[in-house]
Amino acid sequence: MARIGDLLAAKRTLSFEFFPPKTNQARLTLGKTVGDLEALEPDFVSITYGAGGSDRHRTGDVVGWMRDETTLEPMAHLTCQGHTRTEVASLLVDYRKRGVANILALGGDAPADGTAGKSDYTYALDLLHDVAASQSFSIGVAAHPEVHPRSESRAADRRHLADKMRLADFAITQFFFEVEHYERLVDEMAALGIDKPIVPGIMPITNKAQISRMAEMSGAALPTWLVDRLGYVDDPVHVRRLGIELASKLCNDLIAAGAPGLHIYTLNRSATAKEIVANLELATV
Ligand SMILES: NC(=O)C1=CN([C@@H]2O[C@H](COP(=O)(O)OP(=O)(O)OC[C@H]3O[C@@H](n4cnc5c(N)ncnc54)[C@H](O)[C@@H]3O)[C@@H](O)[C@H]2O)C=CC1
Ligand SMILES: Nc1nc(=O)c2c([nH]1)NC[C@@H]1CN(c3ccc(C(=O)N[C@@H](CCC(=O)O)C(=O)O)cc3)CN21
Repeated sequence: MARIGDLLAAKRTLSFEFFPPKTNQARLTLGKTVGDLEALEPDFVSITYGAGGSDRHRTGDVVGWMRDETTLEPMAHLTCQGHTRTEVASLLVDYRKRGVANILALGGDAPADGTAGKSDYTYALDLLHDVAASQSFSIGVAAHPEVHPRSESRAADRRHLADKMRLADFAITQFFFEVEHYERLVDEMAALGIDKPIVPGIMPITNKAQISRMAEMSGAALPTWLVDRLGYVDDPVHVRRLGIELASKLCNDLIAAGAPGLHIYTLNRSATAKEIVANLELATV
């Protein structure tokens, strides 16, 4: 059982993110993906919770399965939207019993069907207080290089992140496409006295429609040069090849910029993540 805060203190980490599968077919795909990616010996993996506003209750099952049946160190995402403090307390007890050492404490997307449910929490910080009080987990929070879409200003976004990072051990970022966004975020947090690890999250482009949808949801801009380059490719094979080239370059730029780790969003597929890792110019250890 490893705490991610300790791992980050010891080395540059490599990690992958998955979402809980909804169907039997998707479960088989995730099983194969996890088997493939285990061979790369990532330092940890994370499992989303209610991503995009759906399927909130499968995270624990996937995390428990990983704990019991694989060599991977799982981190469970937990969002505060629609949760009571009692529910969170019992979830945390379950995670502790199952040997889960890491939690990503998030605000969360509104449920897709509009049914929010009773919520004792408004912001990730409120949830973070309860997770920290349990004294059982290494805790991560979300950071938004291009500012969270709900933030009233850039300065307020950074202040809220600083408040979270004073309690948490590390942050993982929303995806972005230019290293300068990451460097600026790290500088702005340093100016607020925060020097805990901020691990960049990398979303490889594999599908044009999907990346536009996700960028809109997350506040990440698709830069003009990227839109232009995507404009020249239509064949899905070529889109994927370009996506791997760009994500590999971004990862190498991030390593050069001193990133404490790389967290790759896999969307439950292994081939793209494997190719990117093979393209890294520096060992991640
Ligand atoms: N479901 C999942 O597994 C994952 C979800 N995400 C998404 O990323 C985002 C994560 O949000 P977080 O940064 O954790 O949420 P947060 O609650 O920290 O912040 C959400 C927004 O509220 C603002 N805010 C925070 N505290 C405030 C306060 N006291 N007063 C006024 N405004 C305040 C922030 O600046 C930000 O704009 C969500 O959209 C989430 O769904 C990201 C990674 C994984
Ligand atoms: N606002 C926001 N919410 C998130 O949940 C989130 C972010 N941003 N940014 C970083 C990652 C990306 N995440 C994602 C992104 C997409 C899917 C997704 O599309 N899931 C679908 C299946 C898609 C597919 O099969 O291609 C699902 O069924 O859950 C899941 C998690 C989770 N994270």
